[in-house]
Amino acid sequence: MATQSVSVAGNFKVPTPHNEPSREFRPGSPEAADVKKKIAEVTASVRDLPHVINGVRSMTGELRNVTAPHRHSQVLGRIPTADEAVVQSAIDASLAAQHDWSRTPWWERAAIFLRAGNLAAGKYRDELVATTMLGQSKTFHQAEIDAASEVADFFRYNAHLAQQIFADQPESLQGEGNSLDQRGLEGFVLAITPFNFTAIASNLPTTAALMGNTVVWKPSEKSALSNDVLMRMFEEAGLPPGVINLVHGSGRAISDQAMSHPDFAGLTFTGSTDVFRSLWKKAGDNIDQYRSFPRLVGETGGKNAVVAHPSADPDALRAALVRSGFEYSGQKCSAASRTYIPRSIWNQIKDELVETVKSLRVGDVAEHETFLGAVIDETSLRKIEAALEKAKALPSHTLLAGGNVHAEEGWFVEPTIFETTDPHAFTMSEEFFGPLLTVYVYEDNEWESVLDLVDQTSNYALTLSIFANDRRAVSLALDKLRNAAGMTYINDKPTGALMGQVAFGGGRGSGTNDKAGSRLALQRWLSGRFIHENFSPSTEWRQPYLAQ
Ligand SMILES: NC(=O)c1ccc[n+]([C@@H]2O[C@H](COP(=O)([O-])OP(=O)(O)OC[C@H]3O[C@@H](n4cnc5c(N)ncnc54)[C@H](O)[C@@H]3O)[C@@H](O)[C@H]2O)c1
Ligand SMILES: N[C@@H](CCC=O)C(=O)O
Repeated sequence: MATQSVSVAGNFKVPTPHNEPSREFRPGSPEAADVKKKIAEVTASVRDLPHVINGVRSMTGELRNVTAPHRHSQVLGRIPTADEAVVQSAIDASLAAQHDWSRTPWWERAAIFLRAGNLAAGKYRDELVATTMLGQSKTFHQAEIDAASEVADFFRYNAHLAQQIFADQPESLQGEGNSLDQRGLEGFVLAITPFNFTAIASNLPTTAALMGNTVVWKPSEKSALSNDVLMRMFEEAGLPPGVINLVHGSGRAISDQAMSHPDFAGLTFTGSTDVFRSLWKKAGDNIDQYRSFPRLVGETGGKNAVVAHPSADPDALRAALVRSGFEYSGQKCSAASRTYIPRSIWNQIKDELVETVKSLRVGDVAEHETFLGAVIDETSLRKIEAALEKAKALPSHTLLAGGNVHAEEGWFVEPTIFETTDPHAFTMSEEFFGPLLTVYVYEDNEWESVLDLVDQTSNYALTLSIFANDRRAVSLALDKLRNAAGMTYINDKPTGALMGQVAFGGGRGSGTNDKAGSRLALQRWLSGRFIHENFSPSTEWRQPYLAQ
């Protein structure tokens, strides 16, 4: 019989969280020197990035190289490819750990993740930043806001939110006791994470675990270097073996096996819309086999619009377009990739916007002048290249900046701007996940109809920016674009969601909108049981009006 965890300590009050400040990384700063030193240390060897199942590391399966996107000849590590036996052992380990973990008091689970938050902000900070720069081609700043600040934020805010959820108890009348037992799901949760944010890779498996679930975690092979650091950090924080089991390999094969298991209890996925659709279908196909109806949570793609009104501040608009369109080479799901600008404003900003974008330095992320690193791999580069060539050939498109790729040393794509006269062109509706921004210029008196265009051109509904100083224009846009985005920014760029301020998630083709970093996201991993106790049970069986 499994032993039950016992908490001898009392419940504690989780500290009020604050966003972890990001370091600036000015040239010559101590933090830049520390991270450069860590980069040198990481690149001095080829790391083994193993499966971690029930706390045991293994390199079982065919090995594949992990390389730096901005220097693809540089091998950083090797990952194994799980076969059926490896996946089965990860499922078995999750199921075996479930009894004790689900009975571990929530504050003890939270204490582990609060400790992980401090490790991310302290001991592991430089290694997380360095491996995210190397493996995912992020600049100092982009790596810091993701792998240090946001990783720490997720742990601290999630623990705080969990406390609120577990404090929520029903009313009890005199003589009765009612309570809500917030259980983890019965079975295991499959977490499939994307390459582009170390923070998302950290958040998905640990959110489910914090709420009492055990997890099979399949990270992206493209972020394996930093994700290996996360796994070591979870363990050092005190996560028991078997609670999160990391398996490398084919997402299709791992999900085929995990999602046909009777104890598959839920999927937490972030990645592209097509992959999530295929996973949803897989769950549907297997529905008769499951013990319970699984929870399916997916945050997916975006085609994020910046729409400006004639009253907008041109300088603020230009800055927002440069940052949200081209930081991290447009590989944030929230990146701006289509913009609608009135002719009067376009005439003011066009030249400077184009010159600024042409001047953005593309290259090695460890050089301070670099604004964009490489895109993640050759598949991504070729997909973007095909889109660039297709757009160049369209009479409706004028190339204003960039337009080329360079694959000799790294997977580099020039930051690119097209101007189009066709608001329905593929460049205004499809996600490319690269540094490609398309501008549609409208006449100043067409604000209302341009809002309809923004709403109807793409099936995604993730982030959106409205630039306007005229309040009635803002109100109209908020109303007409109510379902066009899960996060709407006014006079700000559409990237940069922060825990505690803007929780992240979109609707329509952008996902189930369960808002990572909110109570909603945590609650998806709970299954409630109400318990009612009568302290003085009645001995009368007759209807009240007949009873004496
Ligand atoms: N909405 C959000 O919060 C959010 C956040 C980050 C990224 N994204 C989206 O993620 C995408 C970019 O990330 P990506 O390239 O890692 O996405 P992806 O869909 O290619 O991969 C995501 C994960 O799914 C796995 N995978 C790939 N094919 C699979 C299959 N057939 N079956 C099961 N698993 C499979 C991958 O190995 C990876 O672990 C973009 O579309 C972006 O918009 C969305
Ligand atoms: N947290 C990110 C988006 C995550 C998706 O890639 C942002 O808002 O910039």
